[in-house]
Amino acid sequence: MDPSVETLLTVLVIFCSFYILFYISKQGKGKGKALPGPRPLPIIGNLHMLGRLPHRSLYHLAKKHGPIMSIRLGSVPTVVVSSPPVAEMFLKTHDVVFASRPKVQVLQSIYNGKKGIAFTELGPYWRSVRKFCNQQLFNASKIESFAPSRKEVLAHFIESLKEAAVAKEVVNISKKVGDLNEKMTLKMILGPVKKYEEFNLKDLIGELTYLAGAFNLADFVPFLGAFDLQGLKARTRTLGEKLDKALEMIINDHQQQKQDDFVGMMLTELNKQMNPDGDIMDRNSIKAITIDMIVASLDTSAATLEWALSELIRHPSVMRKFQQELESVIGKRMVEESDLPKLEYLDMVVRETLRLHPIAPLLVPRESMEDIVIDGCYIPKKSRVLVNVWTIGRDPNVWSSNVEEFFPERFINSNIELHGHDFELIPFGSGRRVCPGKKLGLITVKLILAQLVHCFDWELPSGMSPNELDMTENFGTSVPRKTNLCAKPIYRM
Ligand code: HEM
Repeated sequence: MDPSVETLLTVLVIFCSFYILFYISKQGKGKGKALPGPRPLPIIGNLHMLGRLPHRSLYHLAKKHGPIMSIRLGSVPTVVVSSPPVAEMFLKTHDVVFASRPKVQVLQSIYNGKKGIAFTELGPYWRSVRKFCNQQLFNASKIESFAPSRKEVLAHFIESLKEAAVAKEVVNISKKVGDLNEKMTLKMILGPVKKYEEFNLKDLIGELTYLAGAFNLADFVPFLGAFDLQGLKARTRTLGEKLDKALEMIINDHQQQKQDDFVGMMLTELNKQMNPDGDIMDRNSIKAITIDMIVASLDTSAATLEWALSELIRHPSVMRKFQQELESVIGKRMVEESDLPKLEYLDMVVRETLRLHPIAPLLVPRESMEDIVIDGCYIPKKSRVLVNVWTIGRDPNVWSSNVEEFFPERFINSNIELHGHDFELIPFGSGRRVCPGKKLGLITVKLILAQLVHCFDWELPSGMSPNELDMTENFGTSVPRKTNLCAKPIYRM
């Protein structure tokens, strides 16, 4: 949470101090026992307890109050889930009750927050869009059809790193990997993006990612919405207009010349009825879904890659073992996507990275659709649900005492996989809202990581030793490194 938000919170606490000191909800009295949790303050509830890295603060609170805990974020009753069995109860047993999303105030000025997929409430529209995305955009053959384009972009990237290696340059890996992932992903979603440079799409997306992840007090203290104290609503409105212009041009281009990227696929459905409830795939749907895809795909894969490479640099013996696997399975050539299933150690490295560094440590917030009693405890309708996968990845009952250690070997003979059915490891979520881009994200992460490690050794700048590498996190729509990862590539092929 940034300092201005903390100041606002402090002012609010003082301003509201004449309210009753301790506010205890009467809601649901008699329907079940209350969930354990820290006592909320009037108006702000437990917001002041979240700190700058809410997943870590909630981890400590769960240690005290247990794996199913109630907090109040402003006026929003919130349940925090922190163990695999409880996650299974919410995301599998009662998934249908918890598969909606809460309204995010700033996103209301982008197609009313209703036309996309990631933040859209559960209902016939979301179901139809999701079905279309699963069947048409994320099917295996569609993803594979973009393999040659990924290969081409990656080859250029490796060439540029080779030049940096010859010049003995320190490379900003975070930035380079971010740009590479962006090129790969945008080509698949929008087609050739060079044409749209006049709109500075990169900056627009950066601004959107910032706004979507910003901590907006009005989401939790609704009467503040009208004042827009943080200016986020106004910023999103301006951004929405710019994005709309860019997307209009992208759609027009696609209408003039047929393309088989995501936008092109969606246009084949333009103005068609999607379901018996009369929902139509109109231009705004296509624009909103496109925006969601871009936001959901860019930071996620890039942040996972920078964490993976950071851990490998910090653990030279793991790096060496991974390089040995690449030498024996691949030899001297480039890694191809078809090689990925043969790289077992790579798979363990990625699972271990996502266990320790889930880039959406609280998943994307869910909202309950009805009152429900779970484990004898009453959870009112419209409660927010945060699944703390960061805490679940550190559960000593599952991962033994070395939970904080980066140790890919823990997955040898383990049947804990990333598909969303093993609740010990759910960095892509689970149930109806599970990440539809999981397969694509994993291919991107594995392919780039394998290539970076196969072609280069990595040396930290200024004689820094591996254990001195800063691993501080930054909290937003995703949780990347706070500082850029910089290192010197040394070509080894
Ligand atoms: C390493 C890469 C990625 C990670 C770790 C990741 C993680 C997640 C998580 C945790 C969620 C929320 C799941 C839940 O609520 O249960 C999610 C949702 C989503 N992801 Fe991903 N994601 C990744 C890559 C991608 C990519 C590449 C795309 C698309 C091109 C994508 C598209 C989406 C969409 C559209 C949603 C919203 C789904 C819905 O609400 O129905 N993701 N992702």
